[in-house]
Amino acid sequence: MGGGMGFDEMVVPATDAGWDGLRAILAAPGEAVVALDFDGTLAPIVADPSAARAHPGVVGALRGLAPVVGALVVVTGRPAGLAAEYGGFAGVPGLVVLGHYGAERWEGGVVTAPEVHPGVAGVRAALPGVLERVGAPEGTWVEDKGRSVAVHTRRTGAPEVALELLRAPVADLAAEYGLVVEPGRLVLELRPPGVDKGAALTGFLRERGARSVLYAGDDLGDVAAFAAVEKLRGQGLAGLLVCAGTVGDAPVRELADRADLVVDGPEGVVELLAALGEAVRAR
Ligand SMILES: O=P(O)(O)OC[C@H]1O[C@H](O[C@H]2O[C@H](CO)[C@@H](O)[C@H](O)[C@H]2O)[C@H](O)[C@@H](O)[C@@H]1O
Repeated sequence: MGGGMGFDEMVVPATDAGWDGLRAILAAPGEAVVALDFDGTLAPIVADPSAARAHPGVVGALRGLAPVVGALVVVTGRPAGLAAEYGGFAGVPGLVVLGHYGAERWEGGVVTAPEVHPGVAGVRAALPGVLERVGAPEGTWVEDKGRSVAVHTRRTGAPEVALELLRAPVADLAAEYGLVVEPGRLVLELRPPGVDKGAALTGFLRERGARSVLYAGDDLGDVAAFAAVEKLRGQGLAGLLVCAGTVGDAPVRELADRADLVVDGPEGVVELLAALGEAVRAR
């Protein structure tokens, strides 16, 4: 994408369903929802999760879309308020963040959330001992997310090997405390069951009475949202599924295979969103 191309050359879905989704969004943008993952989709992947920030073009592109589409929503595994802060989303009128895979909602600067699952405290206390017992390599890092706990291996010497070493003991620990494991890009998150990005997205689309959706994601957590859009297509909703593949850190194969459009990471997502805004305004 990019390089001064026109919208019609830039945005070419690989599937009929994707074309249906794109045409529906362009024909009735006021009934469309643009739904976006955060890390890897709007924010480049970095070694330190607390250093992740939205690509500098994100807020401008979203501000261009906000007045012309039905709704903008970010669906993320991050705490909702943190994603809003790292994304600069307070500067985008009407944008909603569904955080913790849909357990939290940020809207107009206010976060709403249920009680923290009691198992999180147990996992938080037990995890250091488990990591020591199984010989987690140097660089293994625990992100305390408040209502979940994530074990990252990106900063170890052999991140994929470390992830495999930790997969079973982390799963056992999660089960012991009534949590589930959410795997992602070099991360295993222990989180409460009962929500996922598919349920979160479906609920939001219903709430807004959407007739079409563009969903963009890059990670395993986004597979549930892709599956939800595929299911809703069978019920009359039009959908365009976008995989934000990245150079040097492979996109999730399953997501790329199911996508109608693959773009080049957050840079490609920004180009897509900016071009979509221009195309809608030009019609
Ligand atoms: O649903 P998302 O918005 O994609 O969030 C998923 C997880 O993203 C973060 O981890 C990932 O990004 C980090 C920063 O680039 C990177 O260092 C890490 O390897 C990735 O897995 C975040 O830290 C997690 O809490 C999110 O659940």
